[in-house]
Amino acid sequence: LSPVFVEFFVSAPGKVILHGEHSVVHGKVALAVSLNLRTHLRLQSTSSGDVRINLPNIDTFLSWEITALQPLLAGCGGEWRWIFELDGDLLKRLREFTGISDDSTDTRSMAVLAFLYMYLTVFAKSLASITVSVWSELPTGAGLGSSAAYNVCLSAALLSARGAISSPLTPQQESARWSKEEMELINRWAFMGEKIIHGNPSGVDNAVGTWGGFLRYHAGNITPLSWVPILRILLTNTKVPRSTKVLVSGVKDKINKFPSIMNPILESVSAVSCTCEKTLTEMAVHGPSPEHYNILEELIDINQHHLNVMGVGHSSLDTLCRVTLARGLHSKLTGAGGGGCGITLLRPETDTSVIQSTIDELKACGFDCWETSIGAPGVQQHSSAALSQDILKILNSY
Ligand SMILES: Nc1ncnc2c1ncn2[C@@H]1O[C@H](COP(=O)(O)OP(=O)(O)OP(=O)(O)O)[C@@H](O)[C@H]1O
Ligand SMILES: C[C@@](O)(CCO)CC(=O)[O-]
Ligand SMILES: [Mg+2]
Repeated sequence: LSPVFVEFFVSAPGKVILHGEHSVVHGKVALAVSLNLRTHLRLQSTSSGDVRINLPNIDTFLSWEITALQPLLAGCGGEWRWIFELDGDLLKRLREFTGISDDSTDTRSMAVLAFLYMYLTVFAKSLASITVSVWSELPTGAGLGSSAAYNVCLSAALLSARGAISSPLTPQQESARWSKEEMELINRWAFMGEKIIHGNPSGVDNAVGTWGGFLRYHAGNITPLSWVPILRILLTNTKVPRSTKVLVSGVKDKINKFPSIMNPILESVSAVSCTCEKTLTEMAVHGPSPEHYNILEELIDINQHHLNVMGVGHSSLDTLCRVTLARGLHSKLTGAGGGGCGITLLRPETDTSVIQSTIDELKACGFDCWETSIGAPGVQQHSSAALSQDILKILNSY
């Protein structure tokens, strides 16, 4: 355990995908941006001989004796090392130990499996007695990257507690970030958690959770987009539950079944992402014009149709598109779809009364709806003084 470590707070943002969800899993371009909603984690060293996890969002409070976990590492070799491929044997032993089946997509099971896997691989031969509490402002399983924010927080906190990366916060600071190399490590470790929860993630969500800001993601390459205009976005949570793992695997089945039909769709979505990026750059350089917004709106419509072709639409998302279009606003699903969240682009000239009546009508449909702010910083370490009293109260109550 890192000698300086007793208590540790970290947070990571959720994300919205502007364009490229699903296609990005198949090597196409995606554009994504961090949200001002964050997941917070508190890690404490204890002397109980247990590892404990408190996940109040999903009503999960569990602990294991370290001596009971130790034998799971028996087949993992002697020395501690960086492992960036999922260790299938360890995962199998963990599934047997926890009684979680291969095909489980259950919220609690996935969170527990990702936590235990990361804990065991990060601490390896010197398992530490710790308590981890996680609280998120993000809705769980709604397309806003809650799994990635969870995995990024776990990765950063566990790696720091293990002493594998620094604790960047100095006594004078309220929040601090890690070095580029350390962030790359946090991102890679979080990606393994995503593999456990998602099955076949592209890595875009954990990249945004780690780096924050506006990113272009293409086949593992992350490019921060510094030239983007300020965009106003309305977020709608249809509250229809869905699993990213199931949706991603459904799209893969469709591609395998109809490759000549589906591959051009993926290619077209990639072109939508590239055209959107080009338009955003022009808007930042020359100033936004109504024509730019017309293009952005058309791209949203085209992509939403493509996502429906992929089979990840939902009647609740159709309702979102219809209600907003009646007021001249354009929407698409964001994240894995199948319910969950959608985004609506607001134009600079969109009247406040129009926005309010749209929000009211969407709420009357049973949805949550709010104007969001995007581009928040990526993963950070915090002092307790940096956290709001509400969040501290939740994290400190376990
Ligand atoms: N605050 C949290 N506490 C515990 N587990 C969480 C939390 N947030 C997310 N998870 C885990 O992540 C899973 C949700 O991941 P999933 O990928 O299905 O949705 P998402 O990440 O919200 O959406 P998307 O991947 O489409 O952006 C949950 O089932 C749970 O296992
Ligand atoms: C659906 C998907 O493209 C985005 C989920 O937020 C899956 C992924 O990229 O891992
Ligand atoms: Mg996810």
